[in-house]
Amino acid sequence: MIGMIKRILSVSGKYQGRIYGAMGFSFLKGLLVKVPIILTYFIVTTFIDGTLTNKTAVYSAIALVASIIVQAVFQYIADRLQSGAGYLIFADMRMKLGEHLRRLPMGYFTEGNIGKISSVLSTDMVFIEENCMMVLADMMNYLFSQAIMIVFMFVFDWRLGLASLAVTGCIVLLGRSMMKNDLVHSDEKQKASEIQTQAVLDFTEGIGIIKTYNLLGDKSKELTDSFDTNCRVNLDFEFSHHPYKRGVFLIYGIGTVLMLTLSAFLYSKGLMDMKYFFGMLLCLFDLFVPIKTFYDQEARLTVMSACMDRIEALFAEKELDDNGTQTMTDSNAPEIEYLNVTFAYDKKDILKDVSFKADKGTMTALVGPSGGGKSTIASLLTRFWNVKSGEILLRGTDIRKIPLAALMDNISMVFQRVYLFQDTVYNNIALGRPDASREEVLEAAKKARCYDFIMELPDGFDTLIGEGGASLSGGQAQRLSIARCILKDSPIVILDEATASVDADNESYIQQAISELCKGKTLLVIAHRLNTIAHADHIMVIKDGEIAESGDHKSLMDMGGIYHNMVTKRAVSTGWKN
Ligand SMILES: Nc1ncnc2c1ncn2[C@@H]1O[C@H](COP(=O)(O)OP(=O)(O)OP(=O)(O)O)[C@@H](O)[C@H]1O
Repeated sequence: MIGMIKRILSVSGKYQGRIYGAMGFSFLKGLLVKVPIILTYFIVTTFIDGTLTNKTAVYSAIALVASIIVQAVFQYIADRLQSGAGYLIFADMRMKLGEHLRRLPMGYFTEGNIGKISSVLSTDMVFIEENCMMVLADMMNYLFSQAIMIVFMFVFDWRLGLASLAVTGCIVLLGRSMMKNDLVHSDEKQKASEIQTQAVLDFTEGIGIIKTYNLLGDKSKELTDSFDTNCRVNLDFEFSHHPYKRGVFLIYGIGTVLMLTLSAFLYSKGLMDMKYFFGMLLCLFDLFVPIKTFYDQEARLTVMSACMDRIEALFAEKELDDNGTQTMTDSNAPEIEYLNVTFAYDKKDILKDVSFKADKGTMTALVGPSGGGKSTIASLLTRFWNVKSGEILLRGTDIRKIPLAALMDNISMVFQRVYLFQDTVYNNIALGRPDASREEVLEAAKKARCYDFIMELPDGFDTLIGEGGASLSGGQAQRLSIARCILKDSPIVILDEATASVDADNESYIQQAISELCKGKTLLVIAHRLNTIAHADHIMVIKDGEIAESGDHKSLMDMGGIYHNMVTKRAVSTGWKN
């Protein structure tokens, strides 16, 4: 409990004061809740003593009303302080998580962690933000109330005090076992929710493939299995929790009877005054209610703790270091230089001792068999991953010493798989350079040969694309992504040539758009169509993670090696001549 409060406080940043304030006012309200008992006790004892007067009764009534009013005021202040605090804390935390995710290496996103991220954002954080303030303030209240009840018992009779302490101790012991049990099951519960999220994402993202390959049955089964598992794990949680909860209720009941029996015994033996006996009777049915209610609420606290574990684990994922402060100033150095670069995604080396340079304004093409390592070479330039050994230099500076944002300002990438955001056409282009003027955005669209088709959309540049909006063809989407890069106007362009064929019109438009994009740039092309790179300044054949051949088109053809074979095969299959 204390641990959980500390964890929430540790993430609450500037809202800590609100939480302390809410707890303070809840505590004061908790004290005031006891005022009716104290007043009734006072009236009973003065009645027994024969000192009860009309004045005493009126004053007591006024005090009672006043305590109820102040109680309501304290509750209002506590509610004001705590309501929304969870949402404010987690709004900040989501921003921090967004920043953190941005700094994680690409590998984290390709290793099946998408379900984890989604479920942390949509399940764990939501659960805590909706529950934490209420649960924490209420639970503190219950603990204070229980302590006050025990103090009352000690005031009435030390034996009653000890007995109430013992009963509370038994409830706490059983409650702790309940918490341990719940923690294990909460962990499973959250994991099952993560698997379910991943299954839903897989199913919805892959629905096209699932339908094409007639996998609806198999994949639906995976999905329903994840629903079943989630349901079973939640039921297990409930079933394992209930015996403990009943146990707490049993001790609560037996404890109450014991306290009644003990006080009746003490009174009957003349060991306790009558007014204390009455006081005891007044408290009896409230005596162990706070601690029992505390453990009634405990399951929520435990689930919160498991949620917090997973949030902290996500924050603990190692970020790609971004401590670089250097700028690229050496204008005589090659624009890009790989020096003895070795890389492994996991343990197996994918790239071995790759070295090459590309001067400013030149075109370097990477060709070779599938799986050879072409895309990997390009991804290392953007630091999607860090090299294992060796160095990649940009204008003479190791890219790890350049701030990531500055590095990214220098590079544009045209991917095979285009991603457009659910936003307007305009905003999808403008994100290439958010401070660009409308004229610049329109100009980029014209250069990327998309202006005409955009103007034919229902709302032109303001047309929404994606879910619920207009849909674009693959070629149109590709040209839009090129417009984004043209707007960004970075000196280096990485071009992952599309393998999928588009119709002749689109192909020609895309080529025109790419030519606009590449004007005056240093180009690194992952080439799948050999006819587009015949004029490249430098062609490298990448095979098994190594540069197998290197040179220009003519020298490679003269060499009669892998490149020559690839071109010859291509010429035979397509009739292409160089
Ligand atoms: N994220 C990843 N995690 C683990 N291994 C990967 C990852 N991406 C690629 N690989 C492996 O690295 C090797 C090189 O892949 P890469 O995509 O760089 O080759 P490529 O030459 O670009 O292939 P293609 O022409 O088919 O796109 C392959 O064996 C591939 O399986």
